[in-house]
Amino acid sequence: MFRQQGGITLKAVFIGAGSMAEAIIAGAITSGALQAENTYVTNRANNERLKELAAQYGIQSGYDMESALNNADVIVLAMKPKDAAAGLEAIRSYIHNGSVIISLLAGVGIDFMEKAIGKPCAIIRSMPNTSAAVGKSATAIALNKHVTAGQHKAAIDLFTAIGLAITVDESQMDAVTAVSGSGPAYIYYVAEAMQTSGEELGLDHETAKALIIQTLLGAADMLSESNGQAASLRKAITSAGGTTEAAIRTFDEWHVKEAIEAGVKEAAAQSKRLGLSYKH
Ligand SMILES: NC(=O)C1=CN([C@@H]2O[C@H](COP(=O)(O)OP(=O)(O)OC[C@H]3O[C@@H](n4cnc5c(N)ncnc54)[C@H](O)[C@@H]3O)[C@@H](O)[C@H]2O)C=CC1
Ligand SMILES: O=C(O)[C@@H]1CCC=N1
Repeated sequence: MFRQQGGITLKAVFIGAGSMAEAIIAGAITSGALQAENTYVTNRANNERLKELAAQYGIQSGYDMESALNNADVIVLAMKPKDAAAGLEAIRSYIHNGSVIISLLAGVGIDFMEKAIGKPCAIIRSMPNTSAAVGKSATAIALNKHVTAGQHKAAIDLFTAIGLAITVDESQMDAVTAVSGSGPAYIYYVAEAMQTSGEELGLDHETAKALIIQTLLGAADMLSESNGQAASLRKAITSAGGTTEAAIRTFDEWHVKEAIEAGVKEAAAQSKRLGLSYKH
């Protein structure tokens, strides 16, 4: 049975103890989506890392797969995609009627996981992003047909503990990966360019950095409060003959918008290509 919160506790096991597992563990324990005493984490070989996570979050850790996986309600695949086959093999015999696999593995399709498990099994494929570390991930999830309403809700609760969670069809995962999986890197790319030009214009490193961070935070809040009206927010800053107009005109001359659009589409194409290596 998949047990709901509010009195009854979910047993959750994280296979893999990297940064993405830690972000979800931290968010889920703090929000109460998971309880520390019923949350387990294991990895391939680094016991020091497991001890560190156990001490920090009060969770269980170690290499006794039997006690971790036996009767687990939620099994989170948090290894790198290249280790997917080994991870699925390790959990295969512990899958039962009420368990759900939540995969964080970029590019690994539900079909690949279903075939590796080899029997009907609820699977949720997710694409979080690294802002999970500060509780601000934008996560998309896709469900296979065996996922129950209760399991869906528990996954939404888990990912809501680290930010925003949206359910999509699996066919949209390449687009999601290109937009929000890789997305933070695009913003950092812009921040790098603003930092470099700010310093070249004579600002000291710390001043430029502080101004850029606050500018990004403020712009994100404005975008959120205006319900995503990016174009009109931009036009409101762009006075005729002014500085913003000069910058945007230069960006347009360099085809920056088209370059970003091409980059996002190439990320989706790469996601699709990577996914092909995880097809049976
Ligand atoms: N970093 C990112 O921006 C995003 C990452 N992801 C996905 O999250 C997953 C984890 O990423 P990170 O935390 O950055 O990885 P990481 O490399 O930091 O951690 C991977 C962990 O898996 C463990 N592991 C590997 N094979 C194992 C096995 N057979 N059994 C048990 N443990 C095993 C390793 O010991 C390590 O603890 C990846 O699949 C990645 O595609 C998803 C969205 C965004
Ligand atoms: O670059 C990558 O392949 C992964 C997927 C999403 C973010 N990082």
